[in-house]
Amino acid sequence: MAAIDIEGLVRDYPGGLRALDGVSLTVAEGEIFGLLGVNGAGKSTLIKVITTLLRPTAGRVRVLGRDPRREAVAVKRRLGVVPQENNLDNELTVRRNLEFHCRYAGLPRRDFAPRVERWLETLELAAKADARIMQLSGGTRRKVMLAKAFLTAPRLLVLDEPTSGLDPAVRTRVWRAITEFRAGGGTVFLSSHDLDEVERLCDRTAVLHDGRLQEVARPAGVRTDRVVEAAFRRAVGEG
Ligand SMILES: Nc1ncnc2c1ncn2[C@@H]1O[C@H](COP(=O)(O)OP(=O)(O)OP(=O)(O)O)[C@@H](O)[C@H]1O
Repeated sequence: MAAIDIEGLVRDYPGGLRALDGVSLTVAEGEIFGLLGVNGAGKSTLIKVITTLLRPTAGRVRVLGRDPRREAVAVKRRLGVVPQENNLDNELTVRRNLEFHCRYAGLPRRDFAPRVERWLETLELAAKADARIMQLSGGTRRKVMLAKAFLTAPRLLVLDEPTSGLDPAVRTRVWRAITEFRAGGGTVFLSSHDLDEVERLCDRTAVLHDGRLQEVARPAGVRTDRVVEAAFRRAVGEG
């Protein structure tokens, strides 16, 4: 079974804008798949469909073998997600946000503390554990969102520009966490504006342009194919 299986996906916004225009792609279990594209290309729209937040206008979508529209709760419980918008409770502390997520995912209570402590440490959040989300800087909030995504050891991580706004040291930690997650059998779907990031992390990367999937390639091979390289460079605003 593929982790993500999408065929002929169309998504229109009210007013007639076609944000996704016939997207088909398959992400195998155990793969790290990257999505590049300029601002407005449709990356977040695609991620919102995969993570159950938006309904497709047309097409077929399966996430971990389930329909995200009809089985939204089951899909959400099995995913780790870093969306572009804040998905934390601003009134609660970092630790409480993470504990609540363990409960939502249905983990046994005895697992909450060790998991929360592990991810507070991995992302250097221990000193902020008792701060409320509203007191945190933007980058620190992003780190909490990443901790929340990894926390429950999901089978699939869906990350919308996971390292945007992070300092270089934290970015390296996140890259390591993603690589280790995959080494443990997990699947990752991520969007990025950073060619360096997808070259380091991804097995395959697609370029999205005006809602259409243009090139799917192995980032390591990008520089050996001029057409693919040109599409990738345009997707990060370099072409
Ligand atoms: N709620 C909405 N209503 C109407 N149009 C929308 C809405 N959300 C997004 N769009 C439009 O859909 C298109 C795709 O937007 P989307 O956010 O998916 O792009 P993106 O590739 O994630 O961009 P970025 O890199 O800036 O995050 C854009 O033209 C955008 O203006």
